[in-house]
Amino acid sequence: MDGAGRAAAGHPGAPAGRPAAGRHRCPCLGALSGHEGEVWPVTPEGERLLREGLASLELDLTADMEQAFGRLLDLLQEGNRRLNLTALKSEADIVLKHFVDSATCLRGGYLKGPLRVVDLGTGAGFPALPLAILRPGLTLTPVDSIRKKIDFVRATAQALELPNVTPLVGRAETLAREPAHRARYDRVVVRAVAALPVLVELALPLLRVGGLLVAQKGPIEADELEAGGRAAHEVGGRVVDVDPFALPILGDGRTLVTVEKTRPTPERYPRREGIPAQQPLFWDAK
Ligand SMILES: C[S@@+](CC[C@H](N)C(=O)[O-])C[C@H]1O[C@@H](n2cnc3c(N)ncnc32)[C@H](O)[C@@H]1O
Repeated sequence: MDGAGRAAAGHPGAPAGRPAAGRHRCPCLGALSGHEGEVWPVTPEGERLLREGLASLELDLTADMEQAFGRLLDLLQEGNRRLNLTALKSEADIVLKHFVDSATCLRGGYLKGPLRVVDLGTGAGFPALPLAILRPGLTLTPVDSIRKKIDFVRATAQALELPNVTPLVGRAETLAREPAHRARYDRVVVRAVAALPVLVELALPLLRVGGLLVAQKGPIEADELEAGGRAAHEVGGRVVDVDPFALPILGDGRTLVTVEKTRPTPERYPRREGIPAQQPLFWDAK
């Protein structure tokens, strides 16, 4: 959408004639973020990729969402310069491989409704921050063991005025032993953290019975899936969906693996910090 189109869509501070590319001032965003004179960082090409990528997931991009993604892009690029948060630096990479890729965990409809969701190993906030923008009804707890990443996610959620995001520093193995977190969540989402047998040991203890782990993976080999299924059974669950698909626009292979928690996790799981990844259940770590 160009500037005029955005104004027609109800974006109150939109400039009528938008530059073909590059940064420009957005009074609306300045008011929203509390940063008067802040810039709107998405180029028309970035906006097109975001809109088309989300559309292929049957998601509409509202003016508010577009602003929030623009601000997120800006904060991520700025945070990257200071903190080296993510390997992806260009606008197109961030839009497609962070924003749209994060949105793919909405496939299958497992994240509908007012659910309590942990994002395990969120890093710089993925998929949690895009989910918080796209699904304001979710209550999101992004978790990571690295404090500087969680500090960034917290500051970013505040700048974007996302009240549904409560980041937490910690290791999943330890949080899952605390009464405030064990068996307390409806969903765990996870992207790019570990092999499936590791993920189920870390995630299922956090879920209530009936809750779901939604794991974003690349193409998954049969042996990892088989070990993941056995590990899921061991910690109180079963694989209920394996959904291979292509990342919108780029076509990279992805798989969304969904695991249901069917009974309480035995007390001995998760094992102590580091052990699930060092000695994965039913799986030779490679
Ligand atoms: C490769 S990054 C992926 C970050 C993000 N999910 C993404 O897709 O961009 C993996 C993250 O998981 C975190 N992590 C790994 N094991 C963890 C654990 N047991 N508990 C909490 N965080 C963990 C790491 O600190 C790291 O930030």
